[in-house]
Amino acid sequence: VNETPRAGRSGSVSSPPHQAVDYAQKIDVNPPKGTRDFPPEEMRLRNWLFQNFREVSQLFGFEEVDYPVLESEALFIRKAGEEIRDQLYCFEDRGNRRVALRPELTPSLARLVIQKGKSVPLPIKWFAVGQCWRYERMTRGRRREHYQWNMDIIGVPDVTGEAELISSIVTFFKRIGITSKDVGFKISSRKVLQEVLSLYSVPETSFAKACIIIDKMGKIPVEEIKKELKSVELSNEAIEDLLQVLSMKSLTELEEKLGGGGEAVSELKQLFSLAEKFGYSEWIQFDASVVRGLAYYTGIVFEGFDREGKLRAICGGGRYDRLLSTFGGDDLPACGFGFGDAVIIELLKERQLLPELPLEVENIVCSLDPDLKGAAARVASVLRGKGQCVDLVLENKPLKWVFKRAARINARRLILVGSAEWEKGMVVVKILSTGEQYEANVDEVE
Ligand SMILES: OCc1cccc(Br)n1
Repeated sequence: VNETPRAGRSGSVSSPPHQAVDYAQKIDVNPPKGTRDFPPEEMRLRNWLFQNFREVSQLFGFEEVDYPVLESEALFIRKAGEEIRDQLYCFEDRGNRRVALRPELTPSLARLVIQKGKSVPLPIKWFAVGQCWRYERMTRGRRREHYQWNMDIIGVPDVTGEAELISSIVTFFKRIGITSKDVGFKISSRKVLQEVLSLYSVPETSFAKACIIIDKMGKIPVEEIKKELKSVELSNEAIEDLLQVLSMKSLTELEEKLGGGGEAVSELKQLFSLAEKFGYSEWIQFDASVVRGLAYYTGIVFEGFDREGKLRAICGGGRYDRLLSTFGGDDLPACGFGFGDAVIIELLKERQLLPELPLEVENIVCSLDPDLKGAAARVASVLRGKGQCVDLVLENKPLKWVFKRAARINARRLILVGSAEWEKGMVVVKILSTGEQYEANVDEVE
């Protein structure tokens, strides 16, 4: 850093910037722990991924929205013991406001829906691609930020909402070469849990906490699960019954347990029937152990998983019909999902499906004479005016250097501006793949 950093505007940071740095001291050029840079090659892959997110969302008629990365901490303070709460990236700003870097997008969506009120007709179909944060001790070396694709439907009470959302994710997978042999969706409903617990006198406040505990199945010993369930006032009998139901993998088995009259079984049956109509039955399976780790889900929940079982969940979502009232709004039926940018890339690497995304610049324009720099700039502007991508050589460079750069940027054509040709208003066009070259009038280079 050659100059002492200018003091930041007062009030713009949570703590005054450090005083002038000794410019001889080298700063750490790595990004903050748990965060990533996106140099060009990584950025091309990220743009490719996000472009697919956006194109699928628009294919389904969803509108893009976004929210501040920084939100009031209150948006994320829930008392169900979620990991997302323990890892909240929160602080007090210089106005003594408790704020947080958003760990997810759904609470912001709920806030905006309440803010918009009746001015937004239902059903709302919004999508977003946004960076989300968590503050996790780096002991586990995990990242502190990722980008999440979200799609949400507000105002549709029945499972056609969830069926539509799963269809959009299947569409996304197919677009990038992932098949139902690579990935599946485990589907269940929190109403399964609710109907089991309703057989026992479990306090309403225990429901969300029990879901968060059960979401740890497979991550902590089952004895620990039982201990934590006891701590939220579930009896041993309720726990045993619950664990037995959670091991179920067939709707028939579940129906035998719960009976066919409850909402859990009927909604799941309806969803599986809709999946048949959408044409993605081979992608989904019932799995009662799926509860997801967010407290606000109230019905159908689902998660995308890799069938080889090597990776963490690829995506997840479900119904959350009572989130708005937790922020003081009027409840509206709602469902949505989150899809992170990390696991999917790991899966594509595993399956050798990463796309080739080389830098491709159509033209490289170079003057052969230092006095023709202006002429070269004009040629570049004419081509750019026609929508042609141009890398203009800005310095006086030998042709050897120009050819090397042309190869590096995969240029298709080299446009040379030489004095003899320029006097006639012409330039030399060289097709780099074949070596063919010809003279052309500047205005006619297509
Ligand atoms: O999936 C939970 C999550 C939230 C924010 C940031 C990261 Br990395 N991961």
